[in-house]
Amino acid sequence: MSGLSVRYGDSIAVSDVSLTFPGGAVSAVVGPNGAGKSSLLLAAYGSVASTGRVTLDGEDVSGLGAARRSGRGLALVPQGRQIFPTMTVRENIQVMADTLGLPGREVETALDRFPVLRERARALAGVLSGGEQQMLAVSRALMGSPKALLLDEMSTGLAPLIVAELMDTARRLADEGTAVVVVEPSIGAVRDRIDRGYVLLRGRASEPVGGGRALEAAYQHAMGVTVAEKPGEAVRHAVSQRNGR
Ligand SMILES: Nc1ncnc2c1ncn2[C@@H]1O[C@H](COP(=O)(O)OP(=O)(O)OP(=O)(O)O)[C@@H](O)[C@H]1O
Repeated sequence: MSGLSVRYGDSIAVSDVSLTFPGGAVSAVVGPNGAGKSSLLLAAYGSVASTGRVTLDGEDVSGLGAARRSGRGLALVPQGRQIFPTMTVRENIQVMADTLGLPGREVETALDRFPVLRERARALAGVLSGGEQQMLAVSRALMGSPKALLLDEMSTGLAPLIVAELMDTARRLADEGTAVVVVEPSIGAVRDRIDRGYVLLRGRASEPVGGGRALEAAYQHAMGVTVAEKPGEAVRHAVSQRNGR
């Protein structure tokens, strides 16, 4: 995306942001609540209005709506997952297959992506655990083999083992050439599993940073906690800031 901006009335949520998410890599965008992360992803996906340019695998998709971007190979798992709670796991997947015009075998492939989905194929999606719902949302987003997968706050509220399983899937997809983008308010859960990323603060993005640890340091620096190598000092600094000293 280049020169991407999102406005809501008079307020600017994303300001002239240019980011690249290469195929074959797991990239991250980290930033605190309200930094503009969801707005950025929704703009990339075409479901909120934006200015600037979005290019997917060399094709300018800026003029296309979300459905057509999805047809070109862009997939988004939105914050909150947006599964259909009163439909079964299989029906949630079937709906996506119907929307994309995919054959029935793709439904079976999606159910097999995570063992728990096959086991719970006839359960209502609304009774699944948070982790199972996230797996359903990811599996559904992967139908049609997207070129780029955007995951908005995937790890929120999930146990570390579940996040690890989801990140294993992200890694496998990247190894197959997909551009995977994880967007998180806190880097801890994904730090050791990402290749590169950006810090987003008040709608503005950093330069690209290579590796999870370097991104964590850049994020801490940007947030005013300066000494990533000296956790004791960083904690004292953070506590004194919180106490207003
Ligand atoms: N539909 C909307 N109308 C007006 N303002 C909005 C809308 N959506 C988001 N905003 C504002 O835009 C800014 C960025 O919000 P956004 O949700 O993109 O941030 P975020 O980094 O994803 O935050 P969080 O981690 O809390 O989800 C915030 O100030 C928010 O209040």
